[in-house]
Amino acid sequence: DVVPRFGVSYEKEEDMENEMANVDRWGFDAFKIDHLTNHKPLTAVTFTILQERGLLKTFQIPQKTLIAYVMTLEGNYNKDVKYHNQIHAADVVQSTNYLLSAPALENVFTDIEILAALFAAAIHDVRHPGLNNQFLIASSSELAILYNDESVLENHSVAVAFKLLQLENCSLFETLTKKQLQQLRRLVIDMVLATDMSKHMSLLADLKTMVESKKVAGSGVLLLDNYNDRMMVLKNLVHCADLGNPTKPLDIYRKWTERVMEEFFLQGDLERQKGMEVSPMMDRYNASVEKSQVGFIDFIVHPLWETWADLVYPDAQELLDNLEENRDWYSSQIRNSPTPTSE
Ligand SMILES: COc1ccc(-c2ccn(CCC(=O)N3CCOCC3)n2)cc1OC1CCCC1
Ligand SMILES: [Mg+2]
Ligand SMILES: [Zn+2]
Repeated sequence: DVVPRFGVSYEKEEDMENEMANVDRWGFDAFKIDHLTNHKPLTAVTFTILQERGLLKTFQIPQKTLIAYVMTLEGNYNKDVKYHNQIHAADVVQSTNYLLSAPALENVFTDIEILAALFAAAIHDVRHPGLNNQFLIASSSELAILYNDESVLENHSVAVAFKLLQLENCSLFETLTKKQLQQLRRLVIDMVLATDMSKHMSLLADLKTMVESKKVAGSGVLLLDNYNDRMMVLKNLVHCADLGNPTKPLDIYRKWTERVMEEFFLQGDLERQKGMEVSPMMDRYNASVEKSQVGFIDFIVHPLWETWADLVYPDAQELLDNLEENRDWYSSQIRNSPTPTSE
């Protein structure tokens, strides 16, 4: 039985072709695909990218098994959560794929590592409740008790994703050898757990160390000759994709900001209602969206992306330029902030 070209059904054939033609570009618009596929952007993006990379053939994965699994996975993202939903997951898969395609990384990673990174991106926030780890811990939630306050959301997403593999006709990795599945599972767990912001500083420190001692093969590609180095680069790659919004074209970045603030403000409302202390940047009655983004870029996003851009130089220069332009735009939007005049 033939499957639809992008794995999902859609009305506007031409619009879909036009938008999906950008699937290998940094300016790809996951919001448009969400709209065109009636909220199935994760299935469309994941199917198209795995197909394009020939990974279904390499691992003998039937198309209908992939579609059944990712549709089920997508159904386990919460469409009512403003930021951590299926569109974010589709965005991170597409961004991960783009970063894996950097010339500096050509032929560096194996097929199982590439499959693991794309799968990790697809699953990394599944069943996200729109509340962060600190809230779940402070409110002694079931999940925090289950995971002993350690990377609660990230542990939950991995467990849910692997549980879904046991469903009828969703056994995505049935054709992998036992050894391949063991390797993939280890890689996926490590990459998803590394998307927890509490790991950010140590991850960045490791990346900086690698950049200082960067080993490059004759052909100019990165030389990663041991498991720990390969794992560390893959963790940082997916973490960069997860923190990619500020490096995107400004119109797309601004939509993500709107959504993350809506999600944060709803958590702040809940904290206020429950008599908890309202978290920083989550109080809708005294927030400064622009200042928060400038701080986010200066302290987290730019240090990370500057280091990544060094690692894969010059492949991420355009992304770094976007980031610096976007930072200046948000800075210029800060109310009653005179933009310094040149003279
Ligand atoms: C477009 O805006 C953002 C886009 C992404 C992030 C962001 C931070 C950390 N991650 C990685 C996942 C994580 O650990 N999170 C998820 C967000 O909440 C904190 C725990 N993602 C934050 C963003 O803005 C925040 C609101 C004002 C400044 C910061
Ligand atoms: Mg997350
Ligand atoms: Zn995420």
